[in-house]
Amino acid sequence: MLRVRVWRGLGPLCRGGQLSPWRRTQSRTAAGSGSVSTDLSGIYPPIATPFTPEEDVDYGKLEGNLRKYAKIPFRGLVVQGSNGEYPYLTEEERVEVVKAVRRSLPTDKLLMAGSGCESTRATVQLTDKMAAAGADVVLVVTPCFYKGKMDGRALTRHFTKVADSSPVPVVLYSVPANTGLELPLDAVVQLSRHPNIVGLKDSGGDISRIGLIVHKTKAQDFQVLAGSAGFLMAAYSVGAVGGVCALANVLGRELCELESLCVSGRWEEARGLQQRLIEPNAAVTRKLGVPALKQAMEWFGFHGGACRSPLQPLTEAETLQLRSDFTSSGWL
Ligand SMILES: O=C(O)C(=O)C[C@H](O)C(=O)O
Repeated sequence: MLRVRVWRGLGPLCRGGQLSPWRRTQSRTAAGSGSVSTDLSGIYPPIATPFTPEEDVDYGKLEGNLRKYAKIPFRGLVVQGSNGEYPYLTEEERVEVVKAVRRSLPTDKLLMAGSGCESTRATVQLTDKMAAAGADVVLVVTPCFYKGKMDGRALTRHFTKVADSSPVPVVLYSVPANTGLELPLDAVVQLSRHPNIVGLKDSGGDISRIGLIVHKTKAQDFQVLAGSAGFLMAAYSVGAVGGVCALANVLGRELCELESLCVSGRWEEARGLQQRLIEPNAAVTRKLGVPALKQAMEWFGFHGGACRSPLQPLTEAETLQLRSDFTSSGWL
């Protein structure tokens, strides 16, 4: 049965009066179980934010990275994901960076902008601004400062309110390593029924949870993205449609190759490539974090540079560790 849901929220227009993409694009989910209004399938780098030595956003360097990413077959870009250092940017900077990316990004590439804030009210407001700045979709992280109170009820209300008013489709973002909480499975399933919530980026890496979410939401217009490269192949095997992976800032082509191997069912080749990506991925994410991602970007010809304080550059020992995690899998 072809299911086409049309959201009756704030109206069909976005990005300078064009039809919003969730009404324009119709395609099948990876699991083949139904149609989707916004096709999220593919690989996205959550782009890093380059800074000048004075810690201002370096738009020239950002532009340089975008020119290089344009040559890689990404589905789109995530702007203001965890690796964009969004908690350290002002609201004005967050919107300006999205505008800058939109100016360079071809319209067939999806711009997913992080609009999550701590309060529902601020998230609703920033979501509107992100849509006006050219975001096709917003990525909304779980609020976490009062994490003891962020149960399924609070989070379901938060995301519902944001999705009710958002002019563009919403993707849920669960990243327990950074927030200290996971969006509960029951809440994800309930939220998947909202007509303006089109997917989840799950960075937790629990494959049985990802598989269960795909299974329990398959009747909905809802897609799951792996939130890190270390479990990309496993996530594809249980029905995820793509990945938002920090490592794509460095090894973007290779991650797109892994995507293509998984989608075409070449699992043996996929396994070999996936295995070589696990160690460098761990190094630029949970082991050494954003400073390591930015250092690795420099080695691979992109602009990484320093993080905004209080994030510190890697120590010498950490830099050696990072290098070894790339060389041992043959990437350097
Ligand atoms: O920066 C983000 O946003 C990510 O999703 C990165 C993710 O946490 C990863 O581990 O790749």
